[in-house]
Amino acid sequence: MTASAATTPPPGATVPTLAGATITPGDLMRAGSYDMCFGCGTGHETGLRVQRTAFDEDVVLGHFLVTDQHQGAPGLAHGGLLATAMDEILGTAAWSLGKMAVTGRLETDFRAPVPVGSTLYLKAWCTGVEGRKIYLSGEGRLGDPDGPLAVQAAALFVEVPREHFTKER
Ligand SMILES: CCCCCCCC/C=C\CCCCCCCC(=O)SCCNC(=O)CCNC(=O)[C@H](O)C(C)(C)COP(=O)(O)OP(=O)(O)OC[C@H]1O[C@@H](n2cnc3c(N)ncnc32)[C@H](O)[C@@H]1OP(=O)(O)O
Repeated sequence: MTASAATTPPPGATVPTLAGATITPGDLMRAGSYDMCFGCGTGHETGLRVQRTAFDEDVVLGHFLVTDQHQGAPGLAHGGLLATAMDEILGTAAWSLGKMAVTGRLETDFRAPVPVGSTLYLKAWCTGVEGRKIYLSGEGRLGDPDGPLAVQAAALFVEVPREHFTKER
């Protein structure tokens, strides 16, 4: 994918490994299970219900079923929802490093249409960390983890304090 300078780690950025994570997959699953999250919540009627399935070798994996609630053009997933799915899996990769972070910038390339009824297999990984800035890449593949490439994404997440999630309420 062609990522902009804003989502490309600068020289000298470190690439942390999940081995150094301060949060376990179990912790993350619990923390990341907010019922009403549009991306992953199981209580959300029309959400994507992305399932995070594995944290392997510095990559996080997930998938979701594209339903008729997710259409843009008839029979095809809306691009904005595909970007949301990428946001979800990229965010999971950032949090899996033990960093509480939010999306600062999200870039997507849509490579192939995603039909209703298909399962999109998601993958994301960290490409570098510099200070509070976490650089991530990801992809979505059709029907199988090794299936045809449908979506690519690059993102900048920014580490935030816990108060970020509470101060507006
Ligand atoms: C107790 C917690 C319970 C929570 C439970 C949840 C569990 C979940 C677990 C696990 C799964 C997670 C899955 C999540 C997936 C979804 C994620 C989302 O969709 S998040 C929502 C959308 N994003 C926002 O709403 C951010 C809104 N923006 C902001 O709040 C601020 O702008 C923020 C924090 C991003 C930055 O603001 P500043 O004031 O803190 O810091 P500044 O200085 O502006 O930025 C820091 C550095 O980043 C660069 N930067 C920031 N935004 C940039 C951008 N858009 N482009 C380029 N650079 C940017 C800046 O240039 C700066 O760089 P230099 O340090 O100067 O080198």
